[in-house]
Amino acid sequence: MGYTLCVIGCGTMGVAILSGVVDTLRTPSPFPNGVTPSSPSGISTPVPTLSTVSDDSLPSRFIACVSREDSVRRLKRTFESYGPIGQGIQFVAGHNVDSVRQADVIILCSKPHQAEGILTAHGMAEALDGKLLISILAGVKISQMRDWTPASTRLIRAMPNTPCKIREGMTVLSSPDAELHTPLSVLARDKEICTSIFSSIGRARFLDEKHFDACTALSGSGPAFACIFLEAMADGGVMMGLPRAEALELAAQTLQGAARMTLVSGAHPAAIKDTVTTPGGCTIAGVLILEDGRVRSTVARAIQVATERASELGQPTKHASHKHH
Ligand SMILES: NC(=O)C1=CN([C@@H]2O[C@H](COP(=O)(O)OP(=O)(O)OC[C@H]3O[C@@H](n4cnc5c(N)ncnc54)[C@H](OP(=O)(O)O)[C@@H]3O)[C@@H](O)[C@H]2O)C=CC1
Ligand SMILES: O=C(O)[C@@H]1CCC=N1
Repeated sequence: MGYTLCVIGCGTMGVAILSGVVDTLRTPSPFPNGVTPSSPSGISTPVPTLSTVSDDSLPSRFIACVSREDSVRRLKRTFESYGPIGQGIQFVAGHNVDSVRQADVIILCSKPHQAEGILTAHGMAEALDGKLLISILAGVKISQMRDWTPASTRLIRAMPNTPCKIREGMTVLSSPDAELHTPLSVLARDKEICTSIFSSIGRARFLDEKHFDACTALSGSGPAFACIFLEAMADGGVMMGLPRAEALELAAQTLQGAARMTLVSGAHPAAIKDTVTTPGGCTIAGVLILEDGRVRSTVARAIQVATERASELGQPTKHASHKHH
């Protein structure tokens, strides 16, 4: 049972996805932190559980491709602690075509500007024939991927984030509107495979591709934005004399708790804020300072600007000056 998954480009995100999926296969609890989600009013899609997907929707064999032998050695060390499944991953450098040939499903996790070269390499079209290719590249559209792949290759675009590594990821998925040559049952199966992979390592939902740049900024880049807030809260605690480690623990658990109140019980953030702000108390004093600092528009504008930047990634003309970043 199962199929072979090939990850092309096993850096930060390739590792996050692979380690999350391998961890799922080792410990198949869909809720590793013991939280069982309900169906909150404000959030329309409940987390799909593993019991809702068939056993063969998750891979049973893994190949991971990188460009340098050094990375192969580093990855082998990283996955050494992941038990027999992690130790069974085939790590290879410089053999993308051979690896894709052996795979059924491919996840492309290279840098956006590397995609065209990888997908149009000699022999790749034949290796990709009839397979499912999932791209997580920021800014690269399905129509571009279509130009670089044979018509028989089924394409799905994904935008995951780094918390996939601890199975707390958020992944947005999009499939092309219509694929004339592909039977509906095959497209449905492809969606099931994607849902299985990404819901096993967090939440996953399908959205129209037109939203992808905004999703890239909000949930793709979001862990970085959230961590700046997290660090700043801890700094405040340190300023007031708390030891650094405890300040970080308090800040992280508080952010997680507040986020989960929205996600798990459907509480609106404004309602949560209102219940905390005792009239005349200390919370409202702090809230007013945040408002004086225009924290809301600053955060929202960060998402706006990151969205605009995401739309430039993987686009040859606009991206040229950043090509080697
Ligand atoms: N970082 C994030 O939080 C997120 C990133 N993304 C997207 O994921 C993609 C990867 O980002 P990230 O993981 O941060 O990048 P990394 O630089 O960490 O990883 C890129 C990987 O690609 C490998 N690679 C480079 N060239 C080739 C090649 N020709 N063939 C095979 N492998 C190759 C590199 O190998 P080597 O190690 O040998 O150099 C490296 O392992 C990007 O497109 C980004 O837009 C999406 C969501 C979130
Ligand atoms: O910063 C980036 O371009 C990538 C995409 C989303 C998160 N990291």
